[in-house]
Amino acid sequence: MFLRRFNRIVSYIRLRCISQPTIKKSILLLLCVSLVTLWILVYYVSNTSFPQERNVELQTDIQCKLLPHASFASQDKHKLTGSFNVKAKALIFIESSLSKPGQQILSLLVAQKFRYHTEIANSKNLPSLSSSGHGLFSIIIFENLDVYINLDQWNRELLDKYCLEYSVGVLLFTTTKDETLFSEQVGNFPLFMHSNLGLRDYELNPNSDVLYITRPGETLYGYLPGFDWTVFQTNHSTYEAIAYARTSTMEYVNLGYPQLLHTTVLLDRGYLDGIRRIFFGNGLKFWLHNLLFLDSLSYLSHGRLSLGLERYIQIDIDDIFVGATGIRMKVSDVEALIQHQDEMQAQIPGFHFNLGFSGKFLHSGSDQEDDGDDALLVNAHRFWWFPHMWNHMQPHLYSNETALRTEMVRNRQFAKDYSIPVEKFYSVAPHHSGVYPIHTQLYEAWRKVWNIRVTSTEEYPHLRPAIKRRGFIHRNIMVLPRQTCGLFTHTLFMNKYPGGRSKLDASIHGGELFMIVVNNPINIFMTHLSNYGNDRLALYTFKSVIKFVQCWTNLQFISIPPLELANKYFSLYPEEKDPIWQNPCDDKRHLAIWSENKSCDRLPKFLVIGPQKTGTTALYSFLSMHPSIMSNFPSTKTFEEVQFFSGANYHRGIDWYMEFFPLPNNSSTHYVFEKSATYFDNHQVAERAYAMLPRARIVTILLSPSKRAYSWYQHMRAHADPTALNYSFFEVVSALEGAPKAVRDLQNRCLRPGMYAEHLDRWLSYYPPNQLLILDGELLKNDPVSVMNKVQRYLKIKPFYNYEQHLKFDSKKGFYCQILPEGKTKCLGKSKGRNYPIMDSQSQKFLQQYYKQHNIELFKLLSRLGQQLPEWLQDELQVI
Ligand SMILES: Nc1ncnc2c1ncn2[C@@H]1O[C@H](COP(=O)(O)OS(=O)(=O)O)[C@@H](OP(=O)(O)O)[C@H]1O
Repeated sequence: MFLRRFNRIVSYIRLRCISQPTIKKSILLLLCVSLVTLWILVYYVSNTSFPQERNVELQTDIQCKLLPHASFASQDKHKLTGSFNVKAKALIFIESSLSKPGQQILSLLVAQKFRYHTEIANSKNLPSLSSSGHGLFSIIIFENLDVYINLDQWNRELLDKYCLEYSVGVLLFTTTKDETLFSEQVGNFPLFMHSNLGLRDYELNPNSDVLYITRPGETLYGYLPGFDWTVFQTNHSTYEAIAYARTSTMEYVNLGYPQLLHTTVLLDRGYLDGIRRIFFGNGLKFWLHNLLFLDSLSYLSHGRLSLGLERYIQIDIDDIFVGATGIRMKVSDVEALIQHQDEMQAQIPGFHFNLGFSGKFLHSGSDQEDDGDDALLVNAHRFWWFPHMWNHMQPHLYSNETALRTEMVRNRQFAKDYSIPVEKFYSVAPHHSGVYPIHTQLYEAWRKVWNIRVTSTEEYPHLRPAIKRRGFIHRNIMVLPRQTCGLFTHTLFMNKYPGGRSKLDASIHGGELFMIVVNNPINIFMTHLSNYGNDRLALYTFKSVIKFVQCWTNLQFISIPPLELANKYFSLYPEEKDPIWQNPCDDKRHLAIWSENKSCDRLPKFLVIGPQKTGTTALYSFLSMHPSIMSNFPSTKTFEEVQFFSGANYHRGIDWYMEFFPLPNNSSTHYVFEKSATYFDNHQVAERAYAMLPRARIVTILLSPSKRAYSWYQHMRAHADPTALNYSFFEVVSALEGAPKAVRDLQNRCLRPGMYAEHLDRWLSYYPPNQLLILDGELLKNDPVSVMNKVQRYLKIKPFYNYEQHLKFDSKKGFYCQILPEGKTKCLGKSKGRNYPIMDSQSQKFLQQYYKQHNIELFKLLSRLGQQLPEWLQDELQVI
């Protein structure tokens, strides 16, 4: 295109210039040539992708007075004297599952990892508020103040009683219905509100005890978002303003109110009825309200819903030495980095930039950039370092551990050659590959070559939403969630920043990046080498966000080495240690960073979950006879059962689990299944199974719970369990709390699985009812053909297998068995269908009583699901 334009210009010059008298012609020609040269120069400069001139003026414009800390609230004022037994959990009344303000409240709770329960505001009854002397909620939140005010008397009294008894506060948001100005009294409170105002110049009350994270002292000048603000007016001493602003609404300005401060967030100290409340005259769309909301949570819950003020920060600079010529760091960039680090160290004890290197790319830039590489190496001792891969390749692309180790050893040798200090036990995999979904080889190689104990990723459980990221521990490596600061490998210049400087600044000034720091006690930020060359956007970003945090919050930044940081993380969130494996094929990004030789077809399509002693082995063997159905390969330890989701095996990971299933072949008709009878009543299995196999069908078998309990007892006797041998069945099932532990354990294994409704409810809280098949264990014994037909129809398995021709009652065994080609039968082993005396009548009566309520619940559940009631259940209900 450039050439075409150039030719056009030359012909233009020829046409215009050559036909004039000679002198004139020469002058004109000279002029034309100069013009063309200039034009070419301008064209060339503006159209090449050469790096731009650095914007040296990248200074943060955040200013504040930074008043001394002593005058600010301490969390002691949020703590309570006296002991109240209340859970750290919020109860929220939302307008609907789609309401935007409600979603904003919930996402802030999710981001803070606070537990909560939502109720739709128009539900007639309150949920249970307490249980056996325990308060179930430490704060009550209403998305809409009107709902609280208009609660019927009965519910309001119940709620007030709860709040008084457990010293629980109420947080209320106003909502506006139309756009006209209106004023009204708030319920029967000596309080008035004026709604639909525009406001400006926001201030905080420096004397408010509610402020904790939020730092008062500054006025936020300018107009506040929206014209739907509500302000509060009162003369009563129970009320105290937490925040106020001036109005910009003309009607009020004309009334002479512009100089008055109107209360936007108000505390009711409870002097009237003993209940503390905080009223918000707007939702959470204004950034400062996010902080005030968090402080209100902490204040009203007496510090139970509070993350504290410490914020740990680690800034990783990935891709050291990696990067195209023209976008790498030069010597001056390295100097700026060091200077910046020095400044940050003065504010953040222990702070070091954490540099991740791939040695292969040393000196692969321009001469100036190669000097920059050298400057980094000369100053290596000033930074923390961590290894990337030697050649920056994604670990999952290495199919074997040896190849990975070879790469890592090269990088380790590089570190040695250049005296790079690498003893922080931390590493990051390029492009997050291999960390999650797990590439076992990476974990092994990391451990062997580098003794890595900590890594971080943005991918677990998914990239988005970022507020849901969590950590886990696998193979003794602690995986921490990573945050991004909004800079990527391609964000090099401020004037090319997507959305412009205002976008980046908005993220810093109370927006996304600021809230990341507020929401996460531990922040690991990902940046890249290229963010420190060019316009040094990373230096600008961190300097600005740190300053902004200091101006508006009492948060304190701290830096500790990665291993200590990881230990800190899991001491804060011990419940995250256990990973939750998900199907990598359910997330495009996960699939892209999962090893090529893995396949989601190597996972079961249905699970037989038990419970134990209901005929699960018979079902397993009948299913395995079907030409289109295939079970897992046997385990050397637990035989036909893999028992992956229910025990320690889960920590071996998805690769380990997949090894139990055949590689997919051409016959896609194969229905691969897994049977582990321990799954049914284990409280973790439904969640884990659903996370990995959300589309799987779940098959369960139910049998009279009393018979099941007795069968288990006989099973334990047959296995010479001393407790089962020394105690009668009745002694075991009727054992009281003080009985020996072994008896109580056996009692538990006999009785708990039979609480069918409770366990099924848990499964149904994950899987939809149409994915659950409930089979009758008595029918499986007496008429297995009908049961197997039901299973085939339910799973839509083809070809339809005629079990009539393949199963036969074996009178010697007393059960149905498989017919072999030569006509003989193959029955299950001795341990299935044992001979033992019938249950004594005392135990029978005891268990009838014991399971009475559980069976009623099962009846209700099956009726709700539209399922046929098994005969044994009808019998047991009749006895009741
Ligand atoms: N066809 C056939 N053959 C043998 N046994 C059969 C069959 N169908 C159902 N049953 C009943 O299955 C009971 C054992 O249940 P499980 O296989 O689930 O037991 S286990 O949890 O795997 O140990 C077993 O319990 P016990 O009678 O107590 O041994 C049997 O009653």
